[in-house]
Amino acid sequence: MKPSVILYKALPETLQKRLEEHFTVTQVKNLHPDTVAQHADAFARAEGLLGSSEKVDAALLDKMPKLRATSTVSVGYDNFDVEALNDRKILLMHTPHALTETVADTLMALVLTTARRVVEVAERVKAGEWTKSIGPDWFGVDVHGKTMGIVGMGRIGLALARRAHFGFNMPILYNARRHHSEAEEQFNARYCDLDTLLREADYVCLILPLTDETRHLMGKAEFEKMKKSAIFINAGRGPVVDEKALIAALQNGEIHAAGLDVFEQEPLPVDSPLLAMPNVVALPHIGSATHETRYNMAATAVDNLIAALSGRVEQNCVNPQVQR
Ligand SMILES: NC(=O)C1=CN([C@@H]2O[C@H](COP(=O)(O)OP(=O)(O)OC[C@H]3O[C@@H](n4cnc5c(N)ncnc54)[C@H](O)[C@@H]3O)[C@@H](O)[C@H]2O)C=CC1
Ligand SMILES: O=C(O)C(=O)CO
Repeated sequence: MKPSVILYKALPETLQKRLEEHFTVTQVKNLHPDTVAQHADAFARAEGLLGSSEKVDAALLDKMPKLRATSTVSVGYDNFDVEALNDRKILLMHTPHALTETVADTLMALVLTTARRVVEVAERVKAGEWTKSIGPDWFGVDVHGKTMGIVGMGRIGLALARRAHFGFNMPILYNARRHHSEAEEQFNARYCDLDTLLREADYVCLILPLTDETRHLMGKAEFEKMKKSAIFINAGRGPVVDEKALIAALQNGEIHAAGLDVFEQEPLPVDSPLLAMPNVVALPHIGSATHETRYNMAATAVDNLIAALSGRVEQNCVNPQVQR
């Protein structure tokens, strides 16, 4: 008999078929308690779980006593209670590598868009304001040759450093939990503490996971340390930034501009003060959102679940130590 799996995300047809070749699949629209109650038998039978962007906590796991593996279509796994998974010996699979280059492209796009005010001036053109040769009130600031500060030199941070170094000739400062010899040797990146990075960087780019340690890593005191001319970018997770402090820093002119792909609350409420600021570029969490990359992520997640439920976990596992 095929193992039972709960799928809580729509998959491309080819991948849905591949999943169904290996498993008996119950598709649900989300993991809300009402949905779980509606499909209680399927949840009780499920040995696998596949999807993204939903909370997977102890209360949900208690409804799935047979669960052996969960596979998220993302690299970040802050939605999961990893301790509760470990206690129950449930594998957690994710999709590093599949999205690294695409997310680094998004970070670079945010840097360029905020620096050159691309959204703002394009809107002025559409509004019919381009009536004569432009003056300094339409100018942006340079990216090439400026100092890039990267907070989080992991897979994506490294791909951003490559772009900054080779594409834009930027000196690079970085902060992470450890020194990264590849970044230092290949991209001439210099490790420094967060305070030094905040004081010296022209672009402060956050690409960090959300953990107890990183929650509100950027607050009032941190924004005060940044240069008034500096641009702040976040494409990691929203709660790494105290959004109220960011709004105040922008309102008080403590920093020049911000490019944001992630927010404390998503979707970003339409009355957020961030949306009224011309010097803020707000994106709807599109870091990995290209057709190619989203397909590759979903394919990786399907393969990850097949490997995990057949006891062949070699890569992409957050907690391999729980393997039975
Ligand atoms: N906006 C989006 O659509 C996307 C956002 N992300 C986010 O980006 C994060 C990073 O992804 P990867 O680079 O693949 O992860 P990774 O695990 O390769 O890198 C994480 C880096 O953060 C550093 N770090 C962790 N805690 C830290 C701390 N307290 N202080 C300083 N540095 C710290 C680590 O040392 C490492 O260098 C993901 O966890 C996810 O939250 C990832 C993909 C898409
Ligand atoms: O993979 C992740 O962690 C995302 O945020 C979406 O790609």
